[in-house]
Amino acid sequence: MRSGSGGGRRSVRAKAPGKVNVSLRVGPPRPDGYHSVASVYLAVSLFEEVRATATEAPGITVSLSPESTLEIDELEIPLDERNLAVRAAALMAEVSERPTGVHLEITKRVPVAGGMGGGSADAAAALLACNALWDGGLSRDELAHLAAELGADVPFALLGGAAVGLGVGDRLSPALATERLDWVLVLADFGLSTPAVFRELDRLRAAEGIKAEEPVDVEAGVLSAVRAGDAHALSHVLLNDLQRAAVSLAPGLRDTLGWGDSHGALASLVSGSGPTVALLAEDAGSAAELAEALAHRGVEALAVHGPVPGARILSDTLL
Ligand SMILES: C[C@@](CO)(OP(=O)(O)O)[C@H](O)COP(=O)(O)OP(=O)(O)OC[C@H]1O[C@@H](n2ccc(N)nc2=O)[C@H](O)[C@@H]1O
Ligand SMILES: Nc1ncnc2c1ncn2[C@@H]1O[C@H](COP(=O)(O)OP(=O)(O)O)[C@@H](O)[C@H]1O
Repeated sequence: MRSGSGGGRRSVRAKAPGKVNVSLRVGPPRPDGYHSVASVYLAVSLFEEVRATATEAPGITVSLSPESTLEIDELEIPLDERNLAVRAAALMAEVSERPTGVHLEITKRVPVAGGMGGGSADAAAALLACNALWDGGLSRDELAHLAAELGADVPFALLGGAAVGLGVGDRLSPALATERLDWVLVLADFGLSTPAVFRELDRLRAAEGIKAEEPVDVEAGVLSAVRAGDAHALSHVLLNDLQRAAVSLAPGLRDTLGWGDSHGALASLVSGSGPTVALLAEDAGSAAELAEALAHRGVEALAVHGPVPGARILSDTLL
């Protein structure tokens, strides 16, 4: 796959998708600070890209590409060892026992802190790109193990498609879904912190005296609707336990969820820990109309579809 004029620095580009949790059940807090979940993940057509270029100087550096479609306040994204792509490259360097010397350039398209796993997609793309750059030779299974060390959502960004996630969301079973579902994503101009949203759910449940049960499986009907690409059936079973916690922290989301109904969406739900809201559309045409109607109201909305594949190498060249 490698191409280009010889003698230069090797540069590998990879992409990975953002996701929507079409069903997300959350259990009680665990002693390790995490919550067990039962989720149906759907990878959607909004992709992050990571270009990993070998550098002479050792170490891992990172920057954001000007091609990013998001308006990003760089302060939102740590450009140091806390960056998820940098953590992925560091982990890959450690296990493949290769000297580092890599620059990562991230093209961001998935809303930051939006509940769509953008940072997780960066980590998955960086794992794949560095595995190629350093001839790590790790299999998809081995990469999935490393992915789980980086975050609960990273294994799914690697796998893509549609899948059931148990444990903290990292124990994945592919749903073998291929039929298309159309969505409109309503982007927020603020982010929500994932741990803060889980904490808010715990707080609301405690205040109401609700004792959450350990989720053992996903909701009935969700998988069959996703496999069939049946938007109508899916609209009746969409579920997200984190939604009310996200709405409690950001009450304006209630209006956003309402726009879906008033503009012809089949159903609306907060994606993961939010604040992105996913509106389910009947088909591609309805999604385009819905996105346009929202854009007329000055709302930032994107038509996307899923399932789409997980992390992939795009190019491997000598610069
Ligand atoms: C809520 C979900 C739904 O897919 O997605 P996002 O909304 O973040 O995209 C995920 O569970 C987020 O996964 P991810 O963002 O990778 O989480 P991590 O980095 O592993 O964890 C960040 C923090 O979130 C909380 N956390 C995360 C996952 C989980 N199953 N239980 C938790 O309680 C913990 O407080 C943890 O310290
Ligand atoms: N490569 C990255 N892209 C985005 N955020 C990152 C990245 N690395 C670390 N972060 C941090 O992780 C937080 C959550 O990131 P993100 O994956 O965008 O959202 P979510 O967890 O809601 O899906 C951000 O607020 C940011 O501080």
